[in-house]
This record gives sequence, structure tokens and C-alpha cells, in this order.
Amino acid sequence: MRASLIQIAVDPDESVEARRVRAASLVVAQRRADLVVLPELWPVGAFAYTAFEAEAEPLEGPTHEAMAKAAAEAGVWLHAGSFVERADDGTLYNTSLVFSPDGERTAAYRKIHRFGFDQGEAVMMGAGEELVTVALPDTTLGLATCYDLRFPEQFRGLVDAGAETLVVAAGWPERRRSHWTLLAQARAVENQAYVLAVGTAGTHGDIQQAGHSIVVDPWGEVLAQAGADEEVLTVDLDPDKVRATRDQFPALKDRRLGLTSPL
Ligand SMILES: NC(=O)CCC(=O)C(=O)O
Repeated sequence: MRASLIQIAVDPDESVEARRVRAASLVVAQRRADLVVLPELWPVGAFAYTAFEAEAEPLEGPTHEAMAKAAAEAGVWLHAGSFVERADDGTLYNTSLVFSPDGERTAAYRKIHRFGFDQGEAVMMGAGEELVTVALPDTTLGLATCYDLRFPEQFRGLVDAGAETLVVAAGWPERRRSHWTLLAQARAVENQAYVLAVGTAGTHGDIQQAGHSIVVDPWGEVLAQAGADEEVLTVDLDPDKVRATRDQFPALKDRRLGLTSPL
């Protein structure tokens, strides 16, 4: 199974519409891949908080339309990264979309853990409430977005729901790049799953992006890592490796659930 991670550059001097057109053509160029993945909030920029309101779209808005078309034209499974969704009640969400090779939407995932503590996304957006997995012919994807990477219980929930390939769409800052690499490897090792983590390049909201998208195998080995600039990272995955790792080193079976504290 070939996966291509598109580490697109997000800079304020390019319009959202121009970037949408460019992202679609980058997807269409990945015709030889089975799965293509874009990062978090690439239309507007994950830290471009002041643009969230103006650039919010309905679920089936222009980003949905462009990405459905690109998936069908390339004939690939497409995790289209996330965009700012405006729900019918007006609430904004950081929402990821997945399309099948015929351009049908198969999943929408609203980011569960909002970043910013008492500001930015954490106060401007609603929180997703549902774990989302997507069954592909060769593997099951478990979806997560950026800050979610810091919450292992979300990933365990995805694994319990059948996930074998954990996809993290992010807009991770350069300042915490060491956490990005470490956490991607940790989520792979503890869940005995592939981790495909794709970030953005460029600078938005004055936050320099780390790039360094990364693919980690179920044993925790880094199969490939991008640099800081715009880049497409292409990797061949062996879905049987998840089953083999879980059979040969069955740590997931030794979980002790329901422990209580005497305090
Ligand atoms: N967009 C995000 O969720 C940023 C997360 C981040 O910067 C961090 O966890 O560190």
C-alpha cells in the first residue's frame, strides 16, 4: 500500500482559493499512490485564528468539492486534511474529510482536543465528540488531528475500534518539533500500528511550522521523514506488518483495564 503525505506550505501571501487549487493538483499528481494525506487546516493555516470566521465553510463547501473531485481524478483514497467547518448552528469545527477513489465522502472527523488553552482554537471552535475510523481495502485508518497526538487514550480508543494505521493531520510548530517526532513514534510503538503524521511547511499566524512529516512502522521504526519545506513524502506500507507485530509481540493483549486506586 503506497501512501503519499503532502506537506503543503501555508503562507498568508497565497490566497485560500489559490492554495485549494494547488492542493488539488498536488493530490491529482499522486495517481500512483493508494492513499494520499493532507495536513491540518491547510486552506487557512492552523494558527491563523483571525481568519477562521471569514474562511469557515459548510461541510460540503468549496474544500469538500475540490477534494472530492481530486480524489476521483487521481483514483486514490484521500484524507483531505482539515478545514474550518461552520455547522448549521454556527459552531466552528476543525473537521477532516476522507474520500474514496470514486470521490465519495466516507468520513468526517471533528478534532476532539482543541489547542490553545484559553485562547485561539480552544475558545473559537467546538470539540468533536466521536472517534472516527475508516475501513480501506487493506487497512483501517484511525483519525486524529495535531494536538490529539498528545492524548494516548484517543489512539487506544481508535485501536479498540479496529484501527491499524493512525493518521495525524497537523500544523505543528517548529518550536516543539522534538515532541512531534517522539509522540509519533510513541503512538506507533504503544499501539503497534503505522503512524502517518503530516504537518504543514511555511509560517502562519507568525508561527513557524515544523514540517518534518513522518511515517513510523508498528515497531516504532521511522520509515521516512520530510524536511522543513513543502514536500511530498511517499512510502510503501505493508498492512500485514501490523498483524504480524501484534501476533509476535502481543503486548496489547496484556492490558489491565478497570484498575482502581485505593485512595
Ligand atoms: N494545531 C495544534 O493542535 C497545535 C498543537 C501543538 O502545537 C502542540 O501540541 O504542541
